[in-house]
Amino acid sequence: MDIRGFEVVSSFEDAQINLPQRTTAESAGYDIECAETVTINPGEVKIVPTGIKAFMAYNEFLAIHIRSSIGIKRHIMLANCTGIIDSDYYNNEDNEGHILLGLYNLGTEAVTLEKGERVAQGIFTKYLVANDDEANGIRRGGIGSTN
Ligand SMILES: O=c1ccn([C@H]2C[C@H](O)[C@@H](COP(=O)(O)OP(=O)(O)OP(=O)(O)O)O2)c(=O)[nH]1
Repeated sequence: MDIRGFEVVSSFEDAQINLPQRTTAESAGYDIECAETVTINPGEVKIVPTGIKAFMAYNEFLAIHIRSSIGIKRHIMLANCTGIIDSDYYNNEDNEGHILLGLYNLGTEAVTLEKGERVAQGIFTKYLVANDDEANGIRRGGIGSTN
């Protein structure tokens, strides 16, 4: 059975978060909003909350990319280029699986992204593992939690 979807994290339950949506029948990406208004200065990276978490099958991940319009017109990119949301990040004990965006302003002017503005997109993706793979660690958080 395919299992995948989005939920609001408990700390943003009262924040009127819209769950990610695809806009056309064949859009690959689920558009993801900023959960707070942020201003990012030129050359600055800000960690921006989305208020959401994603669940999926064990052999899948959610690939996060910037929306083209935000990158090309607003000069905002992901500091990590592509965000990888692992399936075991969901409901982790540290932050419940809250998806965070590391947004980098590569332009020359400050950019304000409003709460509810669709800035990124998530694409559910399957991955393969090597024959001799025996990884059995348990994820407790994100963004550097394993080192
Ligand atoms: O843009 C991102 C990238 C990652 N994550 C979360 C989900 C992911 O499952 C977790 C770990 O990400 P990754 O493995 O890419 O980062 P890492 O620096 O290797 O951290 P870790 O040691 O926690 O694996 O952090 C986000 O919320 N946003």
